Amino acid sequence: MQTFGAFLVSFLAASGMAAALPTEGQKTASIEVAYNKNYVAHGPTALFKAKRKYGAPISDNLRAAVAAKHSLTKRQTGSANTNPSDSADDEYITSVSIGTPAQVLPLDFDTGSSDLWVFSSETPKSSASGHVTYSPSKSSTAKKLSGSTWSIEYGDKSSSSGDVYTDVVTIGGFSVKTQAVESATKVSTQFVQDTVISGLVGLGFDIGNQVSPRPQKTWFSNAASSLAEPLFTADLRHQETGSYNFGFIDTSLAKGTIGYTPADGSEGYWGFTATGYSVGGAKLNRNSITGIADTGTTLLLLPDNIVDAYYNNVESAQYDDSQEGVVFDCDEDLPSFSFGVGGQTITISGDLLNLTPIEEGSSTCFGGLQSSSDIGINIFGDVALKAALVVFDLGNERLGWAQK
Ligand SMILES: Cc1noc(C)c1CN(C)Cc1cc2n(n1)CCN(c1cc(N)ncn1)C2
Repeated sequence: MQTFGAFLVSFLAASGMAAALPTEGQKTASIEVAYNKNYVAHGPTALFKAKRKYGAPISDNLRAAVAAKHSLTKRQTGSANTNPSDSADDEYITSVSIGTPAQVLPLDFDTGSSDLWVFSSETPKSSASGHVTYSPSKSSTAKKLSGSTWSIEYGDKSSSSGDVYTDVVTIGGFSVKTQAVESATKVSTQFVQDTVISGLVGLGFDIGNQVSPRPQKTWFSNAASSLAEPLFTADLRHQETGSYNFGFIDTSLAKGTIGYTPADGSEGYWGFTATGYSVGGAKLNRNSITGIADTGTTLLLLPDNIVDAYYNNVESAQYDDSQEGVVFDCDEDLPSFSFGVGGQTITISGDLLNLTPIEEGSSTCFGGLQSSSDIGINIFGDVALKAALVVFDLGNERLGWAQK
């Protein structure tokens, strides 16, 4: 008959947790038990388990509460198509329903920020011209979050700000009943001119939310505890329809195995470290690259030494001051670029690294790989994400990458 200590040690060893085995005659053992801060507790379930363990009576109400949580909600998932906004795959547009009756807006899903904001009936008419807008006054489920405001500035110095409502927000068939919807009373020129999108859905970590005085949760954070699994995937494609899936992984979207690596959400982004890179199919080197997986950034932005190593293989490549980036002859055959992550190699084909002619009809093209030196952070934006199925796994605080 095992003592409880010996059972505990063998159970933890079997479950892969650290445990110090007691030496002969020693009567104690110490263990490190990891705390999963993403675990979402459910009171009635904890009570149900305790009563069941010690044979206490369980009321019908308690049974119903536990059933409601674990039977109806755990199968929930969502799946939404996403489309490139233009011929350069500058950004990706996904339809989102807000309010009752539903008001459908084209939004940009952004794993590099954490605010859901929209052009609205409160956006100056001159700025909102050409945009689909959200009108809280036309939604029976909209409620003003009184006293709350928001203001955000992005890496490209674009910005927006305003006040806050809560309303039902449905993405890919999955509804969050009380989502903070940040209504824009001010938007910068970049957004005014970009009439194909009416705002953003931030899919970064809650710590990055810009609502004051009380920061709000992202749509995904609100959804996570009711999804079958607390994760979402991004399948962005070049000039074709891709998808954002919530609560499940459709492995058929990928050719390769999904490799996982720890995600660092401390800055609000999905931070990770690639283990090396190579140009043109050569063997990966071991020069690690720490950066973020960012669906809201168009380009792959890496350190100068890597950018130079790549473009040294492109005969006509040169830095163009007016374009603020490397350009080359559009008819050049570009080499591929590969990076290692989670034990897998993700290879971005040369085609994906030719973003677009610098202007309509030009024979000079703009590179999808550019320098991150003036940003201070490396960004695996859409150019890199298009080569992979990417799993944003909040529950396990990790990122999964699989070649497409
Ligand atoms: C982008 C973009 N590229 O070509 C066009 C057109 C656009 C859209 N357009 C100019 C307007 C715009 C500006 C931004 N966005 N959309 C999306 C959010 N932004 C981010 C997100 C983030 N994670 N990191 C940095 N900025 C800045």
